[in-house]
Amino acid sequence: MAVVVSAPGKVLITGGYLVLEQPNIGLVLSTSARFYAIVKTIHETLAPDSWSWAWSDVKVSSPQLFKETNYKLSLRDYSLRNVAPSEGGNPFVENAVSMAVAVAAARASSSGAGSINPLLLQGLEITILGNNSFYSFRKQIEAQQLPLTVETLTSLPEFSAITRNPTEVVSGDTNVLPEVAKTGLGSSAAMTAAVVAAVLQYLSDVKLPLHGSGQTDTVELRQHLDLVHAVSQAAHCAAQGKIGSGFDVSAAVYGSQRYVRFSPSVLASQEGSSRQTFVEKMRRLMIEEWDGERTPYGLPPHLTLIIGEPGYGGSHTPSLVGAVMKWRKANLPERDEIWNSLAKANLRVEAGLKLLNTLAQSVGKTYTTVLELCSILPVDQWQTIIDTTSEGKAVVEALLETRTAFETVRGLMRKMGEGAEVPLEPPVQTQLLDQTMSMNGVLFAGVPGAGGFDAVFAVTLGEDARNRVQEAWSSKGVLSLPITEDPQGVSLEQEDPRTSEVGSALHAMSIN
Ligand SMILES: Nc1ncnc2c1ncn2[C@@H]1O[C@H](COP(=O)(O)OP(=O)(O)O)[C@@H](O)[C@H]1O
Ligand SMILES: C[C@@](O)(CCOP(=O)(O)OP(=O)(O)O)CC(=O)O
Repeated sequence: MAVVVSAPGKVLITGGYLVLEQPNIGLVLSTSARFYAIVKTIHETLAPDSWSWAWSDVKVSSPQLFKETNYKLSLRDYSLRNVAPSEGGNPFVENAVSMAVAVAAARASSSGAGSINPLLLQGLEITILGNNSFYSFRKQIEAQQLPLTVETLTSLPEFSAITRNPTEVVSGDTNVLPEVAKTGLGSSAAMTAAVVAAVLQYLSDVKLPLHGSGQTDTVELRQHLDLVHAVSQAAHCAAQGKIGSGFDVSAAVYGSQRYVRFSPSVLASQEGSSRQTFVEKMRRLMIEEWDGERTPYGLPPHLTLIIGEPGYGGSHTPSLVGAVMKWRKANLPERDEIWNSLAKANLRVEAGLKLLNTLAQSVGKTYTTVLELCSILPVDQWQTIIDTTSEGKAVVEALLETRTAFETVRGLMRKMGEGAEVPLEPPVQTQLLDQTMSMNGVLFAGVPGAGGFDAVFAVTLGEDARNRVQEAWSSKGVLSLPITEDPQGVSLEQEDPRTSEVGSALHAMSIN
């Protein structure tokens, strides 16, 4: 029986850079763009002497990259050996598999469930699929002279083949692998979390929630997600060779949230030269105390997320982070002032959205009516719709406060970018965002995460306003992605997502 698991991509709507330092917050939304990992056995039957074998088979397939990698997995220390190393592997998947297998083995032995080796000896076949929205299809669309619209994107077959970007270099990689053209939704984090969770679900007693089931939060579920998070975060850091803030992995595991980072020291025991074996390190990881904070935090009802790919080629996040952190480290009072004001403005955005959520619960009908009315009016007329009730007034004020706080965030990010001499909100993006924010029904719009030339996003008052933004962006060559917020993190899926997409691989080849 195959195990199918999915994990979402993310959009950091506020908190870029500041979230690298505790206790600053990041507001991260998980999206309906998901990575899937499908795990099944390779050998249905085993030779009678298989119990004495020291290695089992692992096959990793990435159909979108036309890539299949075969490994041998050591049953002694759970290391993976690439059978054809010259063809290169995928460090995110390799770390995810080794670590998840070692953790499953440790869990099975400590719970008395018995060895997982018989299951491992049947081999692991892992298929990885990423939703199209993780990748840019702009070049193919332009080459085929198709309209740059969401309809064109939705007409592409699911899990289309990915274009490699021949000019980009994977930072720190001496093999200079070509990178894929991506949209910035955090493919490595979603992929790592999906693989870790699928392997743990397949080999151990970890039970993930079913996608869309609305399963309630239980202590057991939380413990299982915490384990998936710890292993995914360790695997992601090991593959990247650095410890970032971790909001992307956290969103891939737990979904939309208010995030405060963990201390890098949590992962110190995983690093290099210590004399612990890999299995000992994994045992240590399982009992590590994570000191970050995470609160589920979706968009309030009727607020809708839209993400666009403006086609400016994207930015290199590590270079932006390097420049901003260098600027920050000088500890000059005027810089501290910008940094601290940004932290406050981020909290104001959070508080505004939280208040809207509360009002949606407490005065639901008024909340919906006010949003509907505001969605067709320019912002400077929102106040005019206030009826005599204080409830309606509270909703309008919360909307305006959230918008103003977000404008403050944008202004301070631009200031920080000027200081650090990096384009966090370059003028072309400013123009696009200002135009978007001046449209009826747009609450706010920004450049997510690290900023730069990557994607843009907007939060609108309902679907109609979202559609209007989509049309306006399309007329400017900004490609809206056919995705929205999906607050659920890593989950079990009922079936292989390709089952309803017969022939998608053939189509996938035709667009490239
Ligand atoms: N569909 C896929 N199958 C296998 N590997 C993939 C797939 N999509 C992306 N990857 C790999 O995921 C990694 C993306 O990592 P990275 O460049 O850090 O992107 P991101 O910023 O989106 O996390 C790359 O190694 C890339 O080759
Ligand atoms: C700067 C940051 O705080 C946010 C970067 O967010 P992005 O969403 O831009 O990330 P990438 O997908 O890696 O480009 C760095 C961090 O928190 O690790």
